[in-house]
Amino acid sequence: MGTSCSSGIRKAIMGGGSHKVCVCGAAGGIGQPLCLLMAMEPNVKELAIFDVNVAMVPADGVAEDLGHIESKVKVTGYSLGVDQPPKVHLNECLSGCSLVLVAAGMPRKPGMTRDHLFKVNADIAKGIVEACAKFCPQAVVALIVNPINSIVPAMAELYKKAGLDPKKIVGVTTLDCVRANKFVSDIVGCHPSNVEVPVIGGHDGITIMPVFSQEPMAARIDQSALEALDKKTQDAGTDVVNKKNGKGSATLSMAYAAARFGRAVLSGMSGKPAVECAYVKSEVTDLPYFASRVEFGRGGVSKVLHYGSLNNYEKGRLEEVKVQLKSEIQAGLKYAAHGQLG
Ligand SMILES: NC(=O)C1=CN([C@@H]2O[C@H](COP(=O)(O)OP(=O)(O)OC[C@H]3O[C@@H](n4cnc5c(N)ncnc54)[C@H](O)[C@@H]3O)[C@@H](O)[C@H]2O)C=CC1
Ligand SMILES: O=C([O-])CC(=O)C(=O)O
Repeated sequence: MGTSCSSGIRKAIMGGGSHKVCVCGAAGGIGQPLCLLMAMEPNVKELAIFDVNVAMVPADGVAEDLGHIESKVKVTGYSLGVDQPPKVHLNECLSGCSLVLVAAGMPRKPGMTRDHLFKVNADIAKGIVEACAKFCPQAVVALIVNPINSIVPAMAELYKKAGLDPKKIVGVTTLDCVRANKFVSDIVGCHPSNVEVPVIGGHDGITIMPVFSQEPMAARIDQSALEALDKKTQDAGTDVVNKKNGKGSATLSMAYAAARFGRAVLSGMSGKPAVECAYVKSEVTDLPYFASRVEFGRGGVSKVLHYGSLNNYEKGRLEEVKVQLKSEIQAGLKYAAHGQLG
């Protein structure tokens, strides 16, 4: 009997690493495909997945399902009590985690801005961040939950107040980069993996700022078409919300993006520094939080890189970004000023 031609590929992509990762909101639209992708990551050894026990699907069921794929990753599900006592404590779920991916929170419906989600999602994020502070303070806590522009400053400042490193709190903006790459590749006709557009600023409307001038493939596109692509990248999330017609926002592309982000963090932690754009505490501009290229190393964020040179159109856009981002950051700082981690 010969060896199946796919067995080598299967071994290469199905776990076997050394890191424990947690996905919060694991039963949700992003959570489920993200759990699948993380269960296939070479640097992952163990995947702890949790959701509240009123989720559409129990997290234990998602874990049981994932436990049948041909992966070395051990998957454990935790359904946490909202209306009943928790079956298992967050302690067991989070202890030993290198990376916590937070996809827990409400998605938008047509007509809503990301800001409309702030109060409800900040409270959800606070509960999770509080548990991370207690049980895995060394982990990178990657916040996917919207609105990132306000929730990341809120949670990072709460971490700082608790004596922890605010740079452990990272806003995931990778989907903006994924979209910009895809849109450029569609026009130019190359594979998207040959395009790497940095997207800086934040993750909402005009604060999403692709820097096309830094990507050689985009130089093949004329300036007016690039300005239209800038707008298309800003509006891409809303386009998905509208097309899903009240049934949620981007889930599959977001799971892909979060897995790409997670891979970079785990690569850095495994000794191979990797760069991704992310929204973090920053000194790159006069704003205290900003998305730019970030290097991930053994302890998480190792360098927050400057956004580099901009053309005249981009210089104008940056000024516009800063005005909106400033007020969204202030909303987050105000939330943190009135609270603390329990
Ligand atoms: N950063 C980005 O680029 C993007 C962010 N998002 C955001 O991601 C979030 C999740 O979106 P979806 O997965 O589509 O929503 P969803 O509603 O399908 O899933 C959210 C999950 O979170 C769970 N949850 C709620 N409270 C929880 C808690 N305290 N602990 C654990 N789990 C909890 C829910 O039970 C649900 O299963 C939304 O806030 C959305 O706006 C979505 C797309 C892109
Ligand atoms: O638009 C939304 O609400 C979800 C999101 O952040 C995105 O798809 O970029």
